[in-house]
Amino acid sequence: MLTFVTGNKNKFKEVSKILEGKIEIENQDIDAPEVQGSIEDVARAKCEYAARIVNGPTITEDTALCFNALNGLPGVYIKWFVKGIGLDGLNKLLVAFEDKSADAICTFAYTEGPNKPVHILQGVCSGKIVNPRGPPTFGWDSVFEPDEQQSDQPKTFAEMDPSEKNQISHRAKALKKLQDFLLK
Ligand SMILES: O=P(O)(O)OP(=O)(O)OP(=O)(O)OC[C@H]1O[C@@H](n2cnc3c(O)ncnc32)[C@H](O)[C@@H]1O
Ligand SMILES: [Mg+2]
Repeated sequence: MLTFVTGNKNKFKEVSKILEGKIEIENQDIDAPEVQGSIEDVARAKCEYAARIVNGPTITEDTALCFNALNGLPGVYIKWFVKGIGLDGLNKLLVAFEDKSADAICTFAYTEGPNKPVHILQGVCSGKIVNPRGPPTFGWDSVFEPDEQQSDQPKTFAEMDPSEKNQISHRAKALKKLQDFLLK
């Protein structure tokens, strides 16, 4: 069994839905410490920590939201920005800039167990930061409008059906790579 260590129920729900049982996973809610550093540094340290507790095959996931006008910030620190200044605050951060574009980056880290190599698989969804639209169910979904759209009327992630988001999201793209890696 593969253990997905995350404290975020929305993440686990999306991952389970996208995998459609092709890879069986169980959730363990461990609040793994997140170090400072590059996306890869954060992902690797979190997975190594989680694997020591799970003591078996483990995946962890990190989501970064990188504003191009701010050279990639808030990046992996997006959780603390949302906590501190809210979704409205994310918009205000960009007021001084014409460029509202952002990349949502999902990084999975996989290891067979403690002291085994950690593999990093990443997916990116480009879009822009907009005023909140749609239900505030999951993180910053209501302020992120992906570039890839299924109709002329652009939607934020929050306005999309789960299946629509799961076709184009950063998480779906990263999971595709993780699946290819694990199934080969
Ligand atoms: O236990 P972990 O897996 O770390 O769960 P977390 O909620 O702490 O997640 P992160 O450390 O990766 O921080 C990412 C932040 O971005 C939010 N987030 C992650 N994926 C998202 C998505 O697809 N849409 C909107 N918000 C998302 C999430 O709620 C966090 O506030
Ligand atoms: Mg976290």
